[in-house]
Amino acid sequence: MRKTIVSLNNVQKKFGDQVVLKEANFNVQQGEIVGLIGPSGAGKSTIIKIVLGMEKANAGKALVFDTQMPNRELLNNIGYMAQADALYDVLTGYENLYFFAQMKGIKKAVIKKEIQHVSQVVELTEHLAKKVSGYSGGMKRRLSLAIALLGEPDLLILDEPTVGIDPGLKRKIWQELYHIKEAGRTILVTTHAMDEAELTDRVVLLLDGEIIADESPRELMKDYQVNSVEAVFLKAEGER
Ligand SMILES: Nc1ncnc2c1ncn2[C@@H]1O[C@H](COP(=O)(O)OP(=O)(O)OP(=O)(O)O)[C@@H](O)[C@H]1O
Repeated sequence: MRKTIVSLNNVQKKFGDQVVLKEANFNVQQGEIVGLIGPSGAGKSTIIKIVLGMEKANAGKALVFDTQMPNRELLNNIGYMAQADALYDVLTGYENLYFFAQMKGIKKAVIKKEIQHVSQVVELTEHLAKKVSGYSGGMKRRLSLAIALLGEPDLLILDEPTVGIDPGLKRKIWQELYHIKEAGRTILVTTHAMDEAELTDRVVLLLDGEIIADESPRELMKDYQVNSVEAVFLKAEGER
């Protein structure tokens, strides 16, 4: 049986009086790409932050590798790309990658090779010597993704990784995500791009703080009797 890498059990979250998550339950198994989708404000980032231990649930619990986060040691084995870029503007792209590689405890002997690989995936190799203050928004997203990929973590948590990224490069990034999956590593990704949701193994659809579907894109389309995840999304919203 495959290992459960992420599990959410009856997770509830309120901000003041606002109930953001009513009772969220889902698992991510080893080697899966799971897409967390839902309209803006549905609670996707909140789920991710609870999984990572950056926000505390009001009830229920979230486990990663069977452990409650935050856990410093486990963080080294999780590649997290947040929605807002957290980069050092005064440093170059290369210096940012080097800094985060060191933070993750990647051995000095392999840091250069790792940086080379992740920079190629996001097509930033030629821009590594530039200061990040001179990067465009899309370049910053790509650098953040490259940082998340460093060190071949067993779990990748990517919050809107391809916003502002051109279609050609998007495809290349998805090819890399498939390589990662084939290597038995696991990915939890949030997205607004419905064409991307169709590339995942399983879609967790979040609406008004509730998970209203958790199945493969194909099953989801069959259940809703439509032929795209976008149409599922629109139909589900219309039915509320
Ligand atoms: N720290 C916070 N304090 C108060 N309210 C918050 C906080 N973080 C999130 N919220 C609220 O919780 C709700 C869910 O936010 P969240 O960022 O999880 O949504 P999302 O699905 O990721 O949205 P988007 O797709 O726009 O990123 C929103 O109404 C947001 O305003």
